[in-house]
Amino acid sequence: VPLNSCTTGKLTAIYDYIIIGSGPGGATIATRLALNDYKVLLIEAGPDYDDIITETPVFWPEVQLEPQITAQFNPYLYSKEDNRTIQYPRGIALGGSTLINAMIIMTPNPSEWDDIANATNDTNWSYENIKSNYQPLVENCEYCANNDSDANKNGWLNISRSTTGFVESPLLTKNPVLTELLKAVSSEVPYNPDVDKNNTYDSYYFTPKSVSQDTGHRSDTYRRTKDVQAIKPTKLDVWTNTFVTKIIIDNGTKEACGVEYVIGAFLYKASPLEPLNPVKNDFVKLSVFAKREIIVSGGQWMSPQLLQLSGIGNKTLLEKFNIGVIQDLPGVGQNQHDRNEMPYIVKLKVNPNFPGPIDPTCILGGILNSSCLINSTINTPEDFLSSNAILFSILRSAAPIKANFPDSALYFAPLKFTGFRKNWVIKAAPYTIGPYITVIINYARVKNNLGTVEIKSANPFDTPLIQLRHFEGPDGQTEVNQIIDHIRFLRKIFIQSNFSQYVDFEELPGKDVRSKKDLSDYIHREVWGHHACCTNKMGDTENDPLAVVNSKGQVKGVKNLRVADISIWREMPGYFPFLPVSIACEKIANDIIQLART
Ligand SMILES: Cc1cc2nc3c(=O)[nH]c(=O)nc-3n(C[C@H](O)[C@H](O)[C@H](O)COP(=O)(O)OP(=O)(O)OC[C@H]3O[C@@H](n4cnc5c(N)ncnc54)[C@H](O)[C@@H]3O)c2cc1C
Repeated sequence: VPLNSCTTGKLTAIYDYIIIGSGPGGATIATRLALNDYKVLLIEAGPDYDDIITETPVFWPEVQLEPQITAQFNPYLYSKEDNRTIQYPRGIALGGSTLINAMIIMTPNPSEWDDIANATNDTNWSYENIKSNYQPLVENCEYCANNDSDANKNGWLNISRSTTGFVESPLLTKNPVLTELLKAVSSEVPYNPDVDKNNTYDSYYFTPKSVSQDTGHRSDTYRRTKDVQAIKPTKLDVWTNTFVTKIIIDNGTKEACGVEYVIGAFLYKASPLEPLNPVKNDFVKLSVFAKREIIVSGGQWMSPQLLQLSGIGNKTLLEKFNIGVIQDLPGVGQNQHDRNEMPYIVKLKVNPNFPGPIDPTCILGGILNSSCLINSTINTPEDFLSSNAILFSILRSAAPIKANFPDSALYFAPLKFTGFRKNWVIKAAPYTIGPYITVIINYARVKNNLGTVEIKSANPFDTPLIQLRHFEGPDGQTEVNQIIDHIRFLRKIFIQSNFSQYVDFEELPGKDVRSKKDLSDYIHREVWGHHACCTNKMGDTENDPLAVVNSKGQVKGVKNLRVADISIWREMPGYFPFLPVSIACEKIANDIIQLART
C-alpha cells in the first residue's frame, strides 16, 4: 500500500480507531472505545514496564531515575536567548506520565469547566454536565468482572487519602512535631475534610492520591489498559516500543486515515537510552490505517510536534523544514502554560520520624533492599510504602489579588526536594525522610501563555524547541508578588509560631533572603514546573485563529483527526492534571461514540 493513500489504506484497515499515546488522554479514550466494542489500536513509544518501583507508591522518586521509562527533556525556563534550561521528566512508557508521577489527585474547580463551556459554546463541558464523567472514573467500576465485589465501589482510577497512608495512623497523631506543625497551620486556615468535593476556599487537607484502597498500589493508565485488555482481548491491541512518525492525511480530501510508525525502543532523543538505540540510522517506516478516526494523545510537547511533522501548524515554520502544509494552523505549539513551582525548605533540629519505624534506605535513591521488597509485596493502604510522602497540603489565595478560588496549593513533605531537576533524587538521598521539611509551592493559576513548542528539524526523533517563558506577559509581576506572599505565609508557620522550637534553620530561600528584590531573584532562579500544557488550544475554531481543536477535540480543517490530552486545555487545569485530563477524555470518548452511532 502506498504510504499516503487513504483510499487503498482504509480498505486494508482492521481498526476502527488508532490512538497515539497511553497517558490519561490516550488510554482513557482507547479503553472506553474498546469497552464499547470498537476495534482499537493503542500505540505507545515506550515499553510495557511493570515493576515493584512503578507499583509501590513510595518509590516515585526512584522511578524518575529509571531511564527505560522516563524521558528527560531540556526546555528553556525562559526564552532561548536567556539560555537557562531545566531537566524536565516525562513518562515514555505504557501509562505515560501516570507511571512516574507523584500521584497527587485533585479535581478542578467547578468554574473551570464552566469557563470551557462558555469559550467553546459546548454545554457538555459545564460542571453540571461534566460531573457525570467523574462516575466511571472514581465510583462505579462498570467493567469489573464480579458485580458483587467491593472493588465495584471504585472506578478505574482508584483514589485514597494520605489520612489512611500516613498521617492518621496512631503513631503519627502522637508525633509531637507533627502535632505542633498542624497546630500552627490550623491557626491560619481551617481544615477541609473533603477537598475533592470542595476546593473553593483556603484550607488545609489530607491529600487524595491515585493509590488503590484495596492493594495500596499505584493506580494509573498502565493498569487501566491491562484491565480492559483482559476484558476485551479482541478489541484492544496495544503496540509498545512503537513510535509514530507521521499522521497519514489525504492531501485532497484532508482526511486522516492512518499513521506511519517505526518499531524500536528508545528512538526519541529525550530518552536517556537513545544513544543505545540500535535502529537509529537504519529504521523501516511502516503504516497502519483506521476506518474511523486517528486520535493524538502524545502530551503537551509530543502532540504538537506530531501535528507539525504531519503538515498541521504554522505555515512558515513547516515550510522552513520542507514539510508539505496540510492545514495552516498557527495555534499549534503556542499558548503554552506551566505552573510556577518553588521550594521552601527548613532543616529541623531532630529527625521527627514522621513515617514511623521504616528503613530510610527504602526510598530516595537508597538501595531497594530486601526488606523493602518483601514489605511492598504485602502492601496495605495503611502502609508507609503506599504513601507519596505528602504529609498534608494547604490551598491558599495570595495577596495582593484574591482570586475567586485559591491560586496555589502548598504541599508539605518530610524530604529535601528542590524540584524536578537534574539529579535531585541523588542530591536528596543523604537526607531521606526525616530532618527536612519541604513545602512545594505550586502556584497553579498561571495565566501566562507565552510559552511555545516548535519542531527544530523534520526528524521525528528530535526533541522540539521548548520555551517555557515563566513570568513573561502582563501577569508576571503579580505572580512573583503572590509567590512572595506565600513564602512570607510559610515563615509565619515555621518561624513565627511555636513550631520554631523544632527548626534548626531555613535552608531555602534562607533567612537573609527577605527583601522583595531578593525574594524575586530567588523565585526567578528556583522556579520549575512539571505540568506544562495547553499547546493545542481548544476553542471556537470558527472565530479564534489560535484555536487548534474544537470542543470535541477535532482538529480544525482536517477530518477524522482529534487531539485528546493535556495539550487541548485552554489554561492550566486545576492544581494537578491527571484527574482533569482523564475526566475531559471520558467526555471526548463520549463525543466519539456519539458520532460513530449517528
Ligand atoms: C515527574 C512527574 C510528576 C507528576 N506528578 C503529578 C501528580 O502528582 N498528580 C498529577 O495529577 N499529575 C502529575 N504529573 C502530571 C501528569 O502525570 C501529566 O500531566 C499527565 O500524565 C499528562 O497526560 P497526557 O495524556 O497528556 O500525556 P502523557 O501522560 O505524557 O502521555 C503521553 C504518552 O504518549 C506517548 N507518545 C507521545 N508521542 C508519541 C508518538 N509519536 N508515538 C508513540 N507514542 C507517543 C508518550 O510516550 C507518552 O507515554 C506529573 C508528571 C511528572 C512527569
